[in-house]
Amino acid sequence: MAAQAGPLVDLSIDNDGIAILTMNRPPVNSLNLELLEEIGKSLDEVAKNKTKSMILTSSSPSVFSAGLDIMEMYKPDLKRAEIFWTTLQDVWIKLFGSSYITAAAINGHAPAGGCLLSMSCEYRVMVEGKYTIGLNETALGIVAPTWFMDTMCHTIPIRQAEYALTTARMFTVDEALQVGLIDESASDKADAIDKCKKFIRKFDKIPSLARAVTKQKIREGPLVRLQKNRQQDTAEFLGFLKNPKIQQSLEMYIQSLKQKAAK
Ligand SMILES: CCCC/C=C/CC(=O)SCCNC(=O)CCNC(=O)[C@H](O)C(C)(C)COP(=O)(O)OP(=O)(O)OC[C@H]1O[C@@H](n2cnc3c(N)ncnc32)[C@H](O)[C@@H]1OP(=O)(O)O
Repeated sequence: MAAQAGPLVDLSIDNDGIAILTMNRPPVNSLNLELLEEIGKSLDEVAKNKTKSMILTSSSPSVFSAGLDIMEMYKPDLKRAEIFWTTLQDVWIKLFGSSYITAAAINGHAPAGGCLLSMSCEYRVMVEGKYTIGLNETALGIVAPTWFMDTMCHTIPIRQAEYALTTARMFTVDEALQVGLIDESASDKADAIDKCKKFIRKFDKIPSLARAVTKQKIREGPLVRLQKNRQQDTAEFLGFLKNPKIQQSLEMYIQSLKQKAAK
């Protein structure tokens, strides 16, 4: 993968006071430890500045995020892998449990961890095109953690979530719209951001404390479940990584990605 030039995320505040958090790890915004740390810091920044809302997007022309960086899981240094996983848990807790309004302008593919980040927001607008979104972990021979599943069950009906998770279903934009995995489609990134802003403006007349507490209460179940089981969740992740069959599946998947990229 190409070396990183420039910051891994850009955090700007627009004239309406809305924070725009742009992931910037070419070529595909795969979530490695460093990118996750920067996303986490930006989420802290948004919370600290009491910004009323945030839009999550990507600087790539065709990929929102390719999900977890597979190289963090393939034959890893286990100490780093542990820090990687707890940082991912932190990012999810901060984003899913945030009190400010969140929306995702999904300007490209959003598999696995990319889908998770967008589902952790309150509203999703995806750019039309040959892009797909979903939790495809089973196709890699791995099992999505419970909190990934909880986040999907919080977004689409549980029957649809079970079917999508077990079959590693990647939804087209139209299919995602139909099942409610995204809320709107958009013609391009600017349109997606405009539509996210329109969603955010719906709260102009809603008292912000009542909105925030309602959001946090409705999201409490999945959050408490992870918070109570963080150590066990991390131990399970490290256990997966130590399993030779999982490592073999990851190796085959990496090969298939490399072959596809070389074509
Ligand atoms: C064990 C407990 C559970 C753990 C949970 C895991 C959740 C996850 O997030 S696992 C990651 C799942 N992600 C994927 O399956 C996505 C794989 N990537 C793709 O499908 C495609 O790359 C794309 C649709 C996102 C974009 O396609 P595009 O044609 O634009 O780019 P490519 O030519 O495929 O890729 C360019 C370059 O990037 C490398 N790469 C792609 N995805 C990843 C990734 N997730 N991690 C690391 N590297 C990735 C790809 O190999 C290419 O690299 P080279 O240029 O070096 O060949």
